Amino acid sequence: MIRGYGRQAVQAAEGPALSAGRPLMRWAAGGVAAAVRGELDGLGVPRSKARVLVLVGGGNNGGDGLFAAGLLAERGVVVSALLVREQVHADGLAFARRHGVRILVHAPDGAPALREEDSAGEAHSPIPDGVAWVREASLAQVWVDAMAGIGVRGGLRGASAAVVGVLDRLRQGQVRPARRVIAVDTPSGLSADGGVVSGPVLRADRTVTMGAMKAGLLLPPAAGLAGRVEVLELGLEPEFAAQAALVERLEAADVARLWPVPGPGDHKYTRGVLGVVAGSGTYPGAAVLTVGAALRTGCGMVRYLSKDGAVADRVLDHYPETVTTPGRVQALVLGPGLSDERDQDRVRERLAEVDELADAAGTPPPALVYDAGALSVLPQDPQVNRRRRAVLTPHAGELAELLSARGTPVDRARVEADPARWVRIAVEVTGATVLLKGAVTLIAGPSQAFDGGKGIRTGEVGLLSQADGSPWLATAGSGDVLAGILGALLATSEAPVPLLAAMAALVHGRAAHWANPGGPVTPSDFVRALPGTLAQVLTLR
Ligand SMILES: NC(=O)C1=CN([C@@H]2O[C@H](COP(=O)(O)OP(=O)(O)OC[C@H]3O[C@@H](n4cnc5c(N)ncnc54)[C@H](OP(=O)(O)O)[C@@H]3O)[C@@H](O)[C@H]2O)[C@H](O)CC1
Ligand SMILES: [K+]
Repeated sequence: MIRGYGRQAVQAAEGPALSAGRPLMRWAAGGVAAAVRGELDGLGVPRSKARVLVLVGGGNNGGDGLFAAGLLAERGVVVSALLVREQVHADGLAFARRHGVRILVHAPDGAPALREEDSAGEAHSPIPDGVAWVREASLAQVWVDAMAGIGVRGGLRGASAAVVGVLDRLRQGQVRPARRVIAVDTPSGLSADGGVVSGPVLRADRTVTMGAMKAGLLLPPAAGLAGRVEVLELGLEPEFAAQAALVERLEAADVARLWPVPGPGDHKYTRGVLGVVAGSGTYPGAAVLTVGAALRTGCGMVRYLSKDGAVADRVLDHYPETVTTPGRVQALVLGPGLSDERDQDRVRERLAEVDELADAAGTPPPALVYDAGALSVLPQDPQVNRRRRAVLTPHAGELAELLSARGTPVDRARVEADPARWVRIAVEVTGATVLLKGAVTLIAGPSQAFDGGKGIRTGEVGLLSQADGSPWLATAGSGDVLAGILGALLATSEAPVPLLAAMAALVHGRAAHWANPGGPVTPSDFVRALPGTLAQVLTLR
């Protein structure tokens, strides 16, 4: 389980250690220097030819960068430090100078013109705009972004923003076999508290974040600018454990421990029965994908309940184990491949039938997955949806449509600019758990502390972020598969719905990856890959 923390929690966790004199900054700098050396090695750059540019801000983030610069210079790397503030971390600057780091001082008027310091630290007259530092940037194989970390306020502005603009142009313009950008703690300009991007950001290939994961690095769209994120342990785990996280991310080992694995006493009914109302004359394949995904995720039985004989035949051709007679279900998937008014009436009819059966048997109404065409038949009353375990699986456009239809006007672009905000609003408006599909899938739900045993404490936050897929997953039918996986889990497990939704998202992404690592994949491929993927995940129990 990865927990993402905001600025306040980080400062609260770091405070006592800093007061106790623990050299956190030195440790942080050591981690950054090691990451830079790793990138140089990865690029095959010999020490003798290695050049690094460190962008240094006026706070402790810049301090991390300056100490890292000194550590690299000590090991023979040619390091320049571009100070984007007149005042920088004094000890860090002294350390960097002492180890031969070349200091480039930013002109006070904020333009990217610079003054070059001589060895005595005396600043020369301003050198022509864009010469020394841009030349150094063009020669360096690694740029280290230490302009701002969790102390940033709002979007990057002033000299830092100007430097990002120049580097972006340099990056685009210059054909260079390889250059890597390493962000210190966070890419400068990103907030630790959220995923909104409100100014220029130097996209990183790798982020070394200190002490614990920052929430902003788990939340889109910011998460897309951080590259590969690694947490540099600073020995603060107990301090962070006492802090409230803003977002959580399940890992495969968590899914393994939470997965409803059948026991010797189980039979098809105790393993959970899932009903599927999906597929139509227009999109019969959606039914096949959803049923197939549910069967291969491993529930006790799948009832295909759409009374469309032709589609039912197609499903049975692929999955003869599908049951097509009505009967009680513990969960129901509504909507994949349904698109028009007639379909929506059929959803309402099927839903009424399964509720009646549950009522007659005195059992709770089935949990519900509302996908695609069924989103518009979600009951208006949030209390109704809150009472039954309901989860919606929209993409950003469907979420915008759903909220606008319920009196909260918003468009797709605004949802995509701050998805964490809008997925939470959707939970308030609908009363259901909401899984918002995207490159990073967000799940928000009624926060409900859950102890899954085996050390899994989750749910208090009410927001989960899963990034297990790849762009290859963005293909027609992918959502049908996810709905099937999620439905099977809801039919089989009593764990909180947000957790099951995050588990489904993780398995969905991993199955797509394992179906064809790094290459194109069809939803049918990843349906086939589900059993193997699950078996592989379950080895982590
Ligand atoms: N405390 C420690 O020993 C450790 C801290 N870690 C590192 O420190 C940072 C947090 O450092 P902090 O000094 O609180 O703030 P930052 O350095 O992150 O940011 C302040 C600088 O950023 C500039 N700033 C702020 N907002 C903007 C903006 N919108 N645009 C441009 N620049 C901005 C600010 O400039 P001002 O002019 O506003 O003063 C400062 O220059 C943390 O992230 C870690 O990297 C260690 O990792 C652990 C030990
Ligand atoms: K930074």
